[in-house]
Order: sequence, then C-alpha cells, then structure tokens
Amino acid sequence: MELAIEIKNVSHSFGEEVICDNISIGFETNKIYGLLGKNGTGKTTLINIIANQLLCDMGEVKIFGKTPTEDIKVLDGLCIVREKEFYEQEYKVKDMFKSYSYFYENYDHKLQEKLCKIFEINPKLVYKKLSRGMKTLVSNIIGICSNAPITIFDEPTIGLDAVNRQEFYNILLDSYVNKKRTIIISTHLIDEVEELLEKVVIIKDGRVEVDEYIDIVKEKSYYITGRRDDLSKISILKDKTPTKSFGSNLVYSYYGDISDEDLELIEGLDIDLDRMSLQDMFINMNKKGEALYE
Ligand SMILES: Nc1ncnc2c1ncn2[C@@H]1O[C@H](COP(=O)(O)OP(=O)(O)OP(=O)(O)O)[C@@H](O)[C@H]1O
Repeated sequence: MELAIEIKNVSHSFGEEVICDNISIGFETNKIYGLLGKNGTGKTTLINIIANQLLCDMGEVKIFGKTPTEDIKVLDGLCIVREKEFYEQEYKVKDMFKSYSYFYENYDHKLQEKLCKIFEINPKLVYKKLSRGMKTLVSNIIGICSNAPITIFDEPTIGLDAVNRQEFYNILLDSYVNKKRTIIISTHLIDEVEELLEKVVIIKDGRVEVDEYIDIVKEKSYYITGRRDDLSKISILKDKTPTKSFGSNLVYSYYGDISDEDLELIEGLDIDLDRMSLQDMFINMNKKGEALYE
C-alpha cells in the first residue's frame, strides 16, 4: 500500500484552542476519500497543513514519502481546490485557466473546454463578474483538469445548484476512472458524496474518529430498535443514550462491531437490526443532544 500523504502525529492549536490533537492518517494512492467533520472541526486547517500553507506545532506530513522541507517539489503534485482561492479577480476566466494550467504537468486543456460548455461558463468573462456558483465551478474545473496526483476539494459544492452538484460529482468520477489519483473531498454534505467514496476519514474533537473503507463503515453502522427491557440485555448498548424513543420502544444508533453473544440475543429477542446511512451515522456520532429549553 503506497501512501500519497502520510500525516504523522500532527498537533496544532490556535491560541488555547486545540484543533488537531495528535492526528495520524495515511491517504493511499489512487483512492477517493471523504474527509468529514462538523463545522469548525479543523478540516481546512488540516488541508492547510498538508499543503504546507500552515506549519503545524508538532508532527510531520510526507507527500509521496518526503516532507516539503526535504523536497519542495513534492508540493507540485498537489492541487487544492477551494472557494477562497487567491484568484486574480480582474482576469478573464480563460486567462485564469491558462495561468493555473502551468502549475500542473498533466493539465487537460481539452477537458477544460468541454467542461466550460457543460457548465455554461463563458471563458471570455471577467472572473469577478461570475456568480458565486460559477466561481466554484471554475475552481472545480481547474481541480479536475489538473490531473494532479493528489487533488483536494475543500467544500466543492458551495453555491452550486442541485443539477450542477450532481453533474460535478459524475464528471469527477469519470475523470478519476479515466486517470486514477488520490482525491480527497472535504465536506459535510455526506449524502451527495457517499456513492463516490472509497474511504472515509471522520474528524471529531481534533482527533481521527473513523479512518476506514466505506463498505466497512456501512457494515458497522446500525440502528437497533426494540423494547427497553430487551435492549437492556445487549452489552454494546450499556451506558449508551438512545437516539429516539416511542412508547416503550427505543432506537439506538450504534457504530462498531457486535459480539456473537449480542447477535444471538438480538436474534432471540424481538429486536430489529437495520443499516444506518453514512449521513445518519455521522449525525448521530456528532449529536450533542442537549435540551433547548429547561
Ligand atoms: N487563522 C486562524 N486563527 C485562529 N483560529 C482559526 C484560524 N483558522 C481556523 N481557526 C479556528 O480553527 C477551527 C477549525 O477551523 P477550520 O476552518 O479548520 O474548520 P473546518 O472543519 O474546515 O470548518 P468548516 O466545515 O466550517 O469549513 C475553528 O474554530 C476556527 O475558528
């Protein structure tokens, strides 16, 4: 297993606030990752550290086996796509494409033309006159056409309508199938990326909560429903708070393995075991569950 990015024991704080707390992740080559986390969990901070745009307090990041200090050229293999890029606002879109294309040795100009037609972007327009969604599309087109060995999309569908969101992900997948590379999509809109992802990394409270193949994540995500007294016999639910209750029935959301003893009990008792979607798993994992009113 070759690693495109190796994050080793990275910690970073802004003032007193710990954002990354000893994070270690290996992003493999030629896989599509979802980097998931609630607002403010540090996804962008981590991306900035990967891109060497922010120096972490501790730990190190290797790109294809080397830190940027060892070889600054490793950063050439990286394309970061985000809304707040430092684009020259007065440039025409076509000039922007041209200047960005120089950074990427495998930039696909033909695909760029096709994508402009599909997304109805007029390359002759001045960038600052584009709508918010169109600006996002320009960034995404650069990201797709870069063919960079590592492409990171930070919230790539901000401002896009439902049609363009779907179209963007379809095109991204086609492009990936045509040329395999490491793609990381940082988002909290999980439903729309679920089908695309091969691996999922979930960040919570500055730590890596999940780093797993999506099929395994799905296999380990359950809703467990039954009567309160039956469910009290299931050991994995001890000390857990139910997600919902209706009458004498409770629903628990559970992520993890289920022991054979618990499975036997579940089969023997009147308990339902249902799969939980990635989105629901993410929401339940991050739920605070505090009452709004006393
Ligand atoms: N330059 C900075 N100085 C101080 N605090 C910062 C700075 N950049 C980010 N933060 C703080 O670090 C935390 C993580 O921010 P970050 O932008 O990395 O989160 P995120 O997971 O990308 O969030 P979102 O999903 O909302 O974009 C936030 O509390 C944010 O206020």
